[in-house]
Amino acid sequence: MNFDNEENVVVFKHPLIQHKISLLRDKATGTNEFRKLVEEIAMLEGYEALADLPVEDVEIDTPIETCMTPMIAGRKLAIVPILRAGLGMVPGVLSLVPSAKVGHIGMYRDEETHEPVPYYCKLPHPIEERTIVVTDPMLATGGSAIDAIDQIKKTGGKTIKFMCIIAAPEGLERLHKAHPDVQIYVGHLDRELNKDAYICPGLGDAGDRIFGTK
Ligand SMILES: O=P(O)(O)OC[C@H]1O[C@H](OP(=O)(O)OP(=O)(O)O)[C@H](O)[C@@H]1O
Ligand SMILES: O=c1cc[nH]c(=O)[nH]1
Ligand SMILES: [Mg+2]
Repeated sequence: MNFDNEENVVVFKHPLIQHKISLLRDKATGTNEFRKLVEEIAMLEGYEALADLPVEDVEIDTPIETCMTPMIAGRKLAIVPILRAGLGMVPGVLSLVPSAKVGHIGMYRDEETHEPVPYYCKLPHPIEERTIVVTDPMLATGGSAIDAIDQIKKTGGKTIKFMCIIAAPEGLERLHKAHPDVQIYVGHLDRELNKDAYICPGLGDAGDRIFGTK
Protein backbone atom coordinates (compact mmCIF):
# COMPACT_ATOMS: atom_id res chain seq x y z
CA MET A 1 0.00 0.00 0.00
CA ASN A 2 1.29 3.48 -0.88
CA PHE A 3 0.56 5.73 2.12
CA ASP A 4 1.54 9.03 0.46
CA ASN A 5 -1.98 9.95 -0.61
CA GLU A 6 -3.95 7.69 1.70
CA GLU A 7 -6.81 9.44 3.46
CA ASN A 8 -6.36 9.60 7.26
CA VAL A 9 -2.67 8.62 7.14
CA VAL A 10 0.04 11.26 7.63
CA VAL A 11 3.70 10.22 7.42
CA PHE A 12 5.80 13.17 8.58
CA LYS A 13 8.68 14.44 6.45
CA HIS A 14 9.68 17.39 8.67
CA PRO A 15 13.49 17.57 9.05
CA LEU A 16 13.30 18.25 12.79
CA ILE A 17 11.21 15.12 13.35
CA GLN A 18 13.50 13.03 11.12
CA HIS A 19 16.65 14.34 12.86
CA LYS A 20 15.30 13.55 16.32
CA ILE A 21 14.16 10.07 15.25
CA SER A 22 17.69 9.35 13.97
CA LEU A 23 19.06 10.28 17.41
CA LEU A 24 16.48 7.97 19.04
CA ARG A 25 17.59 5.04 16.89
CA ASP A 26 21.20 5.30 18.06
CA LYS A 27 21.84 2.57 20.62
CA ALA A 28 24.32 4.94 22.31
CA THR A 29 21.47 7.34 23.19
CA GLY A 30 20.88 6.99 26.95
CA THR A 31 17.63 7.01 28.89
CA ASN A 32 17.64 10.70 29.79
CA GLU A 33 18.16 11.90 26.21
CA PHE A 34 15.82 9.23 24.82
CA ARG A 35 12.98 10.46 27.06
CA LYS A 36 13.55 14.08 26.06
CA LEU A 37 13.57 13.21 22.36
CA VAL A 38 10.34 11.19 22.62
CA GLU A 39 8.70 14.16 24.36
CA GLU A 40 9.95 16.64 21.74
CA ILE A 41 8.88 14.46 18.79
CA ALA A 42 5.43 14.02 20.35
CA MET A 43 5.15 17.80 20.66
CA LEU A 44 6.13 18.37 17.03
CA GLU A 45 3.75 15.66 15.81
CA GLY A 46 0.99 16.88 18.11
CA TYR A 47 1.25 20.44 16.76
CA GLU A 48 0.41 19.09 13.32
CA ALA A 49 -2.09 16.43 14.44
CA LEU A 50 -4.13 19.04 16.31
CA ALA A 51 -4.24 21.51 13.41
CA ASP A 52 -7.92 20.67 12.79
CA LEU A 53 -9.15 21.26 16.37
CA PRO A 54 -12.32 23.34 16.10
CA VAL A 55 -12.14 26.95 17.33
CA GLU A 56 -14.84 29.45 18.18
CA ASP A 57 -14.67 33.20 18.66
CA VAL A 58 -15.00 34.35 22.27
CA GLU A 59 -15.15 37.84 23.72
CA ILE A 60 -11.91 39.01 25.39
CA ASP A 61 -11.09 42.36 26.97
CA THR A 62 -7.60 43.40 25.92
CA PRO A 63 -6.02 46.43 27.69
CA ILE A 64 -7.04 48.37 24.56
CA GLU A 65 -10.56 47.17 23.71
CA THR A 66 -13.01 44.27 23.68
CA CYS A 67 -12.63 41.89 20.74
CA MET A 68 -13.87 38.55 19.46
CA THR A 69 -10.94 36.15 19.19
CA PRO A 70 -10.60 32.37 18.51
CA MET A 71 -10.22 29.74 21.23
CA ILE A 72 -10.44 25.92 21.15
CA ALA A 73 -14.15 25.08 21.01
CA GLY A 74 -16.45 22.65 22.87
CA ARG A 75 -15.00 19.27 22.02
CA LYS A 76 -12.07 18.96 24.40
CA LEU A 77 -9.08 16.71 24.23
CA ALA A 78 -8.22 13.39 25.86
CA ILE A 79 -4.74 11.88 25.56
CA VAL A 80 -4.65 8.10 25.90
CA PRO A 81 -1.19 6.52 26.08
CA ILE A 82 -0.81 2.78 25.54
CA LEU A 83 1.32 1.67 28.53
CA ARG A 84 4.10 1.69 29.00
CA ALA A 85 5.89 3.32 26.09
CA GLY A 86 3.00 5.62 25.11
CA LEU A 87 3.47 7.41 28.44
CA GLY A 88 6.69 8.93 27.12
CA MET A 89 4.75 10.94 24.53
CA VAL A 90 2.20 12.41 26.97
CA PRO A 91 4.25 15.39 28.27
CA GLY A 92 4.86 16.56 24.68
CA VAL A 93 1.14 16.65 23.86
CA LEU A 94 0.25 18.07 27.30
CA SER A 95 2.68 20.94 26.72
CA LEU A 96 0.41 21.96 23.81
CA VAL A 97 -2.93 21.34 25.57
CA PRO A 98 -2.25 21.47 29.33
CA SER A 99 -5.90 21.03 30.29
CA ALA A 100 -6.36 17.75 28.39
CA LYS A 101 -7.63 14.76 30.37
CA VAL A 102 -5.39 11.70 30.33
CA GLY A 103 -6.70 8.10 30.14
CA HIS A 104 -4.53 4.97 30.26
CA ILE A 105 -4.68 1.68 28.42
CA GLY A 106 -2.36 -1.04 29.74
CA MET A 107 -1.18 -3.55 27.18
CA TYR A 108 1.90 -5.68 26.58
CA ARG A 109 2.83 -7.87 23.68
CA ASP A 110 3.14 -11.57 24.36
CA GLU A 111 6.73 -12.48 23.46
CA GLU A 112 5.77 -15.73 21.72
CA THR A 113 2.55 -14.90 19.91
CA HIS A 114 3.14 -11.11 19.56
CA GLU A 115 -0.53 -10.69 20.42
CA PRO A 116 -1.46 -7.79 22.75
CA VAL A 117 -2.42 -8.69 26.31
CA PRO A 118 -4.63 -5.97 27.86
CA TYR A 119 -4.25 -5.39 31.62
CA TYR A 120 -5.70 -1.95 32.39
CA CYS A 121 -8.17 0.58 31.03
CA LYS A 122 -9.18 3.87 32.62
CA LEU A 123 -10.63 6.52 30.33
CA PRO A 124 -12.03 10.00 31.05
CA HIS A 125 -15.81 10.04 31.25
CA PRO A 126 -17.78 11.06 29.23
CA ILE A 127 -15.50 10.45 26.26
CA GLU A 128 -18.04 10.79 23.42
CA GLU A 129 -17.52 14.50 22.82
CA ARG A 130 -13.75 14.53 23.11
CA THR A 131 -11.05 14.36 20.49
CA ILE A 132 -8.96 11.40 21.64
CA VAL A 133 -5.24 11.23 20.86
CA VAL A 134 -3.86 7.72 21.40
CA THR A 135 -0.08 7.66 21.78
CA ASP A 136 2.40 4.82 21.34
CA PRO A 137 5.88 5.32 19.88
CA MET A 138 5.88 1.94 18.10
CA LEU A 139 3.35 0.55 15.61
CA ALA A 140 4.73 -2.90 14.80
CA THR A 141 2.16 -5.61 13.95
CA GLY A 142 -0.58 -3.11 14.80
CA GLY A 143 -2.22 -5.49 17.29
CA SER A 144 -1.82 -3.22 20.34
CA ALA A 145 -3.11 -0.09 18.60
CA ILE A 146 -6.10 -1.91 17.08
CA ASP A 147 -7.05 -3.44 20.42
CA ALA A 148 -6.64 -0.11 22.29
CA ILE A 149 -8.83 1.71 19.76
CA ASP A 150 -11.42 -1.12 19.93
CA GLN A 151 -11.58 -0.52 23.70
CA ILE A 152 -11.95 3.24 23.26
CA LYS A 153 -14.73 2.83 20.69
CA LYS A 154 -16.56 0.38 22.99
CA THR A 155 -16.67 3.07 25.69
CA GLY A 156 -18.12 5.56 23.18
CA GLY A 157 -15.04 7.30 21.74
CA LYS A 158 -15.70 8.62 18.23
CA THR A 159 -13.12 11.16 17.15
CA ILE A 160 -9.82 9.31 17.45
CA LYS A 161 -6.28 10.09 16.33
CA PHE A 162 -3.35 7.70 16.70
CA MET A 163 0.16 9.14 16.99
CA CYS A 164 3.30 7.00 16.75
CA ILE A 165 6.98 7.72 16.16
CA ILE A 166 7.97 4.67 14.08
CA ALA A 167 5.66 2.36 12.13
CA ALA A 168 6.22 -0.84 10.18
CA PRO A 169 4.33 -0.98 6.86
CA GLU A 170 2.57 -4.18 8.01
CA GLY A 171 1.18 -2.54 11.17
CA LEU A 172 0.22 0.71 9.48
CA GLU A 173 -1.77 -1.10 6.81
CA ARG A 174 -3.46 -3.36 9.36
CA LEU A 175 -4.43 -0.46 11.66
CA HIS A 176 -5.69 1.66 8.76
CA LYS A 177 -7.84 -1.24 7.49
CA ALA A 178 -9.21 -2.07 10.95
CA HIS A 179 -10.02 1.58 11.81
CA PRO A 180 -10.22 3.60 8.56
CA ASP A 181 -11.95 6.47 10.40
CA VAL A 182 -8.94 7.00 12.73
CA GLN A 183 -6.41 9.63 11.68
CA ILE A 184 -2.95 8.07 11.93
CA TYR A 185 0.22 10.17 12.34
CA VAL A 186 3.58 8.46 11.78
CA GLY A 187 6.99 10.03 12.47
CA HIS A 188 8.81 7.63 10.15
CA LEU A 189 7.74 4.59 8.14
CA ASP A 190 10.40 1.90 8.51
CA ARG A 191 11.27 -1.03 6.25
CA GLU A 192 9.74 -4.15 7.82
CA LEU A 193 9.25 -6.39 10.84
CA ASN A 194 11.76 -9.10 11.70
CA LYS A 195 10.84 -12.64 12.80
CA ASP A 196 10.39 -11.45 16.40
CA ALA A 197 7.99 -8.72 15.19
CA TYR A 198 10.49 -5.96 15.98
CA ILE A 199 10.64 -2.99 13.62
CA CYS A 200 13.72 -2.79 11.34
CA PRO A 201 15.78 -0.66 11.56
CA GLY A 202 13.59 0.64 14.42
CA LEU A 203 15.02 1.66 17.77
CA GLY A 204 14.67 -1.52 19.84
CA ASP A 205 12.17 -1.78 22.69
CA ALA A 206 10.77 1.71 23.21
CA GLY A 207 9.39 1.01 26.70
CA ASP A 208 12.69 -0.35 27.94
CA ARG A 209 14.61 2.59 26.47
CA ILE A 210 12.24 5.19 27.96
CA PHE A 211 12.17 3.65 31.42
CA GLY A 212 15.71 2.22 31.55
CA THR A 213 14.56 -1.36 32.10
CA LYS A 214 16.77 -4.10 30.64
O1 LIG B 1 2.12 -3.17 17.08
P1 LIG B 1 2.43 -4.24 18.06
O2 LIG B 1 2.99 -5.49 17.42
O3 LIG B 1 1.27 -4.57 18.96
O4 LIG B 1 3.65 -3.75 18.95
C1 LIG B 1 3.73 -2.47 19.47
C2 LIG B 1 3.62 -2.48 20.96
O5 LIG B 1 4.79 -3.08 21.53
C3 LIG B 1 5.37 -2.18 22.48
O6 LIG B 1 4.86 -2.38 23.74
P2 LIG B 1 5.39 -3.55 24.70
O7 LIG B 1 4.58 -4.80 24.51
O8 LIG B 1 6.86 -3.70 24.55
O9 LIG B 1 5.02 -3.01 26.13
P3 LIG B 1 5.77 -1.87 26.97
O10 LIG B 1 5.41 -0.56 26.33
O11 LIG B 1 5.23 -2.03 28.32
O12 LIG B 1 7.25 -2.13 26.89
C4 LIG B 1 4.97 -0.84 21.93
O13 LIG B 1 5.08 0.21 22.85
C5 LIG B 1 3.57 -1.07 21.46
O14 LIG B 1 2.59 -0.94 22.46
O1 LIG C 1 10.35 -2.70 17.37
C1 LIG C 1 9.51 -2.73 18.29
C2 LIG C 1 8.33 -3.48 18.20
C3 LIG C 1 7.45 -3.45 19.23
N1 LIG C 1 7.73 -2.73 20.34
C4 LIG C 1 8.87 -2.00 20.43
O2 LIG C 1 9.09 -1.33 21.46
N2 LIG C 1 9.73 -2.03 19.42
MG1 LIG D 1 8.23 -2.80 25.46
